[in-house]
Amino acid sequence: MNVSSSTHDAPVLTVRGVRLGFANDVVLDDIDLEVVPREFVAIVGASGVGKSTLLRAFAGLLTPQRGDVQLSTADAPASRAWSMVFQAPRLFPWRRVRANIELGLEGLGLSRSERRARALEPLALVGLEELAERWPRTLSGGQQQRVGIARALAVKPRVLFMDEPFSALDALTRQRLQSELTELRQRSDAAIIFVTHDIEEAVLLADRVVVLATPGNGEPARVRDIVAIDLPLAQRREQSGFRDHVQRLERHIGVATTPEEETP
Ligand SMILES: Nc1ncnc2c1ncn2[C@@H]1O[C@H](COP(=O)(O)OP(=O)(O)OP(=O)(O)O)[C@@H](O)[C@H]1O
Repeated sequence: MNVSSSTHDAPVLTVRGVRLGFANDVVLDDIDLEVVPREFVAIVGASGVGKSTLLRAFAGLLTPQRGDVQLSTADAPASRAWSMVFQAPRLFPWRRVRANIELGLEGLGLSRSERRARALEPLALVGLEELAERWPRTLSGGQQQRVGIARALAVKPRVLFMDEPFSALDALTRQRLQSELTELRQRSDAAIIFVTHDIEEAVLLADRVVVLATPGNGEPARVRDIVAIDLPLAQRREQSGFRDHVQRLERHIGVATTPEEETP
């Protein structure tokens, strides 16, 4: 199983032998992972398997019961080590779009005018520069989620965590944001760690897909497989290997399999 990426960049995230849970309940165990700069890693698994819990531990919001998580520190002035995009954009309704993004830039030692200028860069990146002075309630769901992504990118994170960011959107908007994210990642230095329950979405976007699954008998979930998606990003869905990857991942998700059933 390919725990680390094939490139030789120093990892931005290193996870070793991690166990996570709540009180006496162990949710995830034996988690090992390395993520390098600009890599896109998707995490998939059945509902309740522990995807969001793992993301919180990566970000340092949850302390492992065992093992070690190392996340790189910020490497540029006025930036943060990580930021997060959630399923709901969580915008403040009483602040205009640009002011919502400026809020995320507070505490970074920037002047008010620097914050205003910095807020416009990621808005342009998500194609919403013209909506900077609008109120959040006047935006569509997809536009609001783009603002959420812009806010997360404004702090120039080394790692961008995305927790099911498109799952509340309609199918068409979702597809549009998926292709925008593919373009956007090529213009950002951030590594992206993306939680989704949608296997096709994972195969469409990621360099590697991490499958979390429980071996059964109420045991904690573990990394069942890490699949490198060796397909070019452009028109990925139309490429011949796309369905093979989806099917392999579908086999590994949810239902417990015996070792003989596992795909080599
Ligand atoms: N704060 C908490 N206290 C106790 N148990 C928790 C807490 N947060 C999560 N859990 C439990 O940990 C397990 C994993 O939850 P988590 O939200 O990480 O799963 P998930 O894979 O992200 O699920 P989904 O796909 O449905 O969002 C669940 O059994 C959940 O009930």
